[in-house]
Amino acid sequence: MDFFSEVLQDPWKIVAAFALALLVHSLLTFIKTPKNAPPFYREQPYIPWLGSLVQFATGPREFLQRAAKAKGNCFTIQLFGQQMTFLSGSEGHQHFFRAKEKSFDIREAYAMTVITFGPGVCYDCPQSKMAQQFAFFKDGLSDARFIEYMELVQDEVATFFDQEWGDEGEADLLQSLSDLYTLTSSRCLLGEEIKKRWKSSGMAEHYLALDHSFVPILFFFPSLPNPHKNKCINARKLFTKIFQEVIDERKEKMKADSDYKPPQDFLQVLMEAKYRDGKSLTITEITGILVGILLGGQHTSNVTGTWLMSHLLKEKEWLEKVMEEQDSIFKDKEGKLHPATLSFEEVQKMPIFDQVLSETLRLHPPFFQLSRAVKEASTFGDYVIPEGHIVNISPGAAHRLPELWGENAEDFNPSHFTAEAKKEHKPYSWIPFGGGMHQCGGRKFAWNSLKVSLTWLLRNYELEFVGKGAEELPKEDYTTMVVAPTSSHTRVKYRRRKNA
Ligand code: HEM
Repeated sequence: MDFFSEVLQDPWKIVAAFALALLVHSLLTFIKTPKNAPPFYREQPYIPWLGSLVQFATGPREFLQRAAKAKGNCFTIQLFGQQMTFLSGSEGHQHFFRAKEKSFDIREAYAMTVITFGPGVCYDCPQSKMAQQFAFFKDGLSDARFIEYMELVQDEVATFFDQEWGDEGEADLLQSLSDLYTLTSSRCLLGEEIKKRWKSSGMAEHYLALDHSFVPILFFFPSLPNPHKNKCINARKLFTKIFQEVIDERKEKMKADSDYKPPQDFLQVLMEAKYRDGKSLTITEITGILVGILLGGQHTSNVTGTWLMSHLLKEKEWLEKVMEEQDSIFKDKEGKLHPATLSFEEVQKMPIFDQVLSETLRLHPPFFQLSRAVKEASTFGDYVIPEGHIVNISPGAAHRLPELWGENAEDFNPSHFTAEAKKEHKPYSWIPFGGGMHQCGGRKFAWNSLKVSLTWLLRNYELEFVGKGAEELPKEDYTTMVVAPTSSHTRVKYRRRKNA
């Protein structure tokens, strides 16, 4: 009988083998940790190898804030045997965002995304190819492009609420916004032809498989089998087939009719894009990138919209200010609200709404934590962050630090973002969209579409939250890909405004 068969026959031997493995792991970690490594933070109960999992899983923000209070702006915790170093505060964030890719590697930290986006896309590319792919976003998601998208977004918003909500009723706001932003993104980014086929071709159903494929444990063990892998492969096969059909149709039309102007959507941007060596993107790359932006934009936007409404409808002082601003911009001479399409310039004239949106993203940044794999030891102040650590920053925890946001950092106060107040912000203190070379490529698209859709909703409907806990603000749900408001707190009752 070999050693392993013998061990498996006796439960005590299994326990002993496990204890031995933990001891070896702890010893190796101790030996590998240099003297000037960041201070280690732990609380009881501390479970070997799992480390601070209990505290982190049950209240990550509070846990990181306690750690920062005890150890300062650079400390290490352990999760699943992995040393996780957190940097916080203005200097900590600067160090994180300004590091070179060869020191702090985003690709290894987000290796799990290959299941969803497919091979050879975004984080599954050599560094220079990844940078070129992300540069395509800059063109496709810029303000200049959004001017083209304005009419499409507003048309989708009005049609969606007419068809799905009607004049009065009840709905789950989080779900409604999620459905809405899939429609606006698919119309502007994937194009009209895809949007038409979205449900009938089965894309909508397969999209759900891609959406469910982010399993948090795979962040630590990207090589573990992902139960959604086959569904994702099938979904991408279908998406690839349909994107190819649409691309061929557009090319045919261009050949047949020299006056034909293809739609100016993100699909077209990718069809025309070229790498530095002159090569076009493959259909697999186009598919993966489009899936990536659809997923990247949808949940981040719907949770932001729901948090914003939760604050406004419960803290009426700011709702009144927002409505006054809307009235001053959009009411016509008869006192009726401007009903039709707004221009891009009009949407830029909403300083109060901008403040409310910025404050919502301060208190509820959708991505709780951003991570990189340390490939080269990196000196921060008196410490050296060793190779092999995962280095992180947490917008979710940092945005409530009194040192950055004052003693009342926990309160909803959009005055944090008046033009005057912004001058006092420390560098990299407001980081819902990240920073540095990987700053969110879709931030302008997200900002504009949130403004267009949420102000439209406020101008056209009276809303109130209903159900158990309707009076309170939702709690944070950390089990989803982005930090969502707890679904028990997202039901609203609505009635169309008389003057709308
Ligand atoms: C409120 C909405 C959004 C928030 C808060 C948000 C936040 C973020 C953050 C924090 C990152 C950086 C991740 C890191 O450094 O590890 C990021 C990256 C990115 N986001 Fe967003 N995002 C939003 C909406 C969108 C939308 C609508 C799109 C596309 C239509 C998008 C596309 C991207 C892309 C392409 C990247 C990767 C950039 C890179 O790595 O170079 N995002 N986003």
